[in-house]
Amino acid sequence: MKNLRSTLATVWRIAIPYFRSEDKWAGRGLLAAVIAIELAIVGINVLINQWNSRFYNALQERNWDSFVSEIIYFSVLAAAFILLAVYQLYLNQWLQIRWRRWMTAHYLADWLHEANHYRMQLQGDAADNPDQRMTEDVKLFVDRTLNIGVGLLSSIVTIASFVTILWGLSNAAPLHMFGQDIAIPGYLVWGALIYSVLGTILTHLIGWPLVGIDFRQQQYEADFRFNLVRVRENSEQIALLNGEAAERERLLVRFGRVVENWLAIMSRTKKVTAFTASYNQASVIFPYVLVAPAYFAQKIQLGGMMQTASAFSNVQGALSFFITIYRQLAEWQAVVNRLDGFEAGIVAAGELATRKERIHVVNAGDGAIDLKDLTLRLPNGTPLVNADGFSLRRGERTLLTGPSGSGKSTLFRAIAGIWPFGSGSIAVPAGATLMMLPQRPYFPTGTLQAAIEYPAKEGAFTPAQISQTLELVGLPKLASQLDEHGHWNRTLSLGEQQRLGLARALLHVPQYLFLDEATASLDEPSEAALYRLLEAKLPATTIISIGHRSTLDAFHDRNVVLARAGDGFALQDSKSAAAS
Ligand SMILES: Nc1ncnc2c1ncn2[C@@H]1O[C@H](COP(=O)(O)OP(=O)(O)OP(=O)(O)O)[C@@H](O)[C@H]1O
Repeated sequence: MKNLRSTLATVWRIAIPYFRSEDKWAGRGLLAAVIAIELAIVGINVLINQWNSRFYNALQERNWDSFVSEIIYFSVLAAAFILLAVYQLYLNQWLQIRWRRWMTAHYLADWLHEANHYRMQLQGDAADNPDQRMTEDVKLFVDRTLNIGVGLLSSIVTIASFVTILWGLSNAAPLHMFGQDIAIPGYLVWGALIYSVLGTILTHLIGWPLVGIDFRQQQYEADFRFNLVRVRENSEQIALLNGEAAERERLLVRFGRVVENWLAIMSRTKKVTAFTASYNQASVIFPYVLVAPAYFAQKIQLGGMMQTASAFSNVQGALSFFITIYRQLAEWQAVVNRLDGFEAGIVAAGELATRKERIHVVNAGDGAIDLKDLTLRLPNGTPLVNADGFSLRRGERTLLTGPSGSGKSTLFRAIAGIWPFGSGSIAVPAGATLMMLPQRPYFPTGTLQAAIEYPAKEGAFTPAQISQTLELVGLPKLASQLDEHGHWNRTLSLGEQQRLGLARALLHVPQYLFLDEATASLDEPSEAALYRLLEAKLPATTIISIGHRSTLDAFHDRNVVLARAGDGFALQDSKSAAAS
């Protein structure tokens, strides 16, 4: 119960922002229309219930005129019902897509806000698979919340309306047994209630293992899919290592779990279906059995009996609401928990960037990047790098070296403002443009032109500028493919990708260029040629490189090193490192 209450509180928290957003009037209007139509449908069901009585009495009395007018009356009700049912679904779907569009845009904005997506990864598994959260989960949340919410409301209104009718009918057709009336007020209502509650309890007892099994099925399916994607992503490595047999075996083991769990679902579903089918069939005759004594004792007419049966099935149907949505509820709860985790992950990522104990990147200074009292830590708090009173001076070309894992790339991340773990400050001149080029640059899929121009918008540079730059970096052949769409990270060699990365830097002309082994896949003469190109074309750019080759020395004015000091590494000029 507590669980249900906290789930409902979470649902409210996730759902309500849409109905307070800029799209609130459309959202509220559509929701009101969907609810109003649902209530109108309950109203029509009440009218049809009353019609039952008149229609079957007309049949019993062989009253032709009454029969014809009731047929016309029913046709009008049926037409209204059809119209309402069509528009209820239509408006419901319309609300779903608007709500989903808003939630997706909202999540995308938060997730992509100032490296939140990166910090969420740093925090581990708390909010894994953001792609699933923003696709499947948002879709299911909107769909299930609406359908369960509206269904619940409709059930309550149905129960309230038909219980009143059934109560009246119980008095009109008192229970008649052994030749006398037995005065149990509202016995039909109690009958429906006991019947439904019994059904719900039995369904729960038979069906509850399905909740866990269904949940496991989703996990096994996701695990299988994830491993297929891993194979796709690493297909070259697998092919080179002849790893196909091993992969097939691993994948079949995973799919085996899907099948095994599915068999458990089948066996359990069989039992649930056997019960619910029997229960539903019994529901057809049960109300007749209840009122038959009154009917055969001629206390009521056929119309009264039919109306009672219809009212009974309406009440029982509404009470059995939980039987029909049984499996949806468990899935809904899992979706709600996942979205809740995702939202919490975004909030935690934002807090990492704003908490007091963090690396402060400030706008200050007149040209140099100054590191003050800086300690970089790993996410678990272990100290990694210390740097105090260290300046990366404007116009100076600095080569940063150090052992593997000493924190060179992490220092770059901290200067870029995306590494929150640690303390101290990094002063970056206000308005300075920084560009980081890693060993494996990222190119979005799309045209080659857009891939080079990234993160600027497509068209920010003219094709002539780009072609010229491609020629300079040694990729003249690509100039004819600027309009071609492709997955450039997959089709170009690593060396070509690194040349393309430098082309990006040449086009953007950043004030500070950080090269993190950005030319490591090129042969030494090519690397030298590209560094000379940077010197010639970006004379005003401050370059800081991470690299292991000694040949890089020639292109830098200063060598700094991350040398072991105590638990971590300290940033120092290379000479003092040598001396220590
Ligand atoms: N997200 C992370 N979570 C935990 N530890 C991390 C994370 N990112 C980096 N580290 C750890 O921080 C240390 C420094 O990593 P970094 O990539 O900065 O090293 P590096 O000096 O650039 O190494 P290399 O020369 O091998 O590229 C490594 O021990 C690494 O395992």
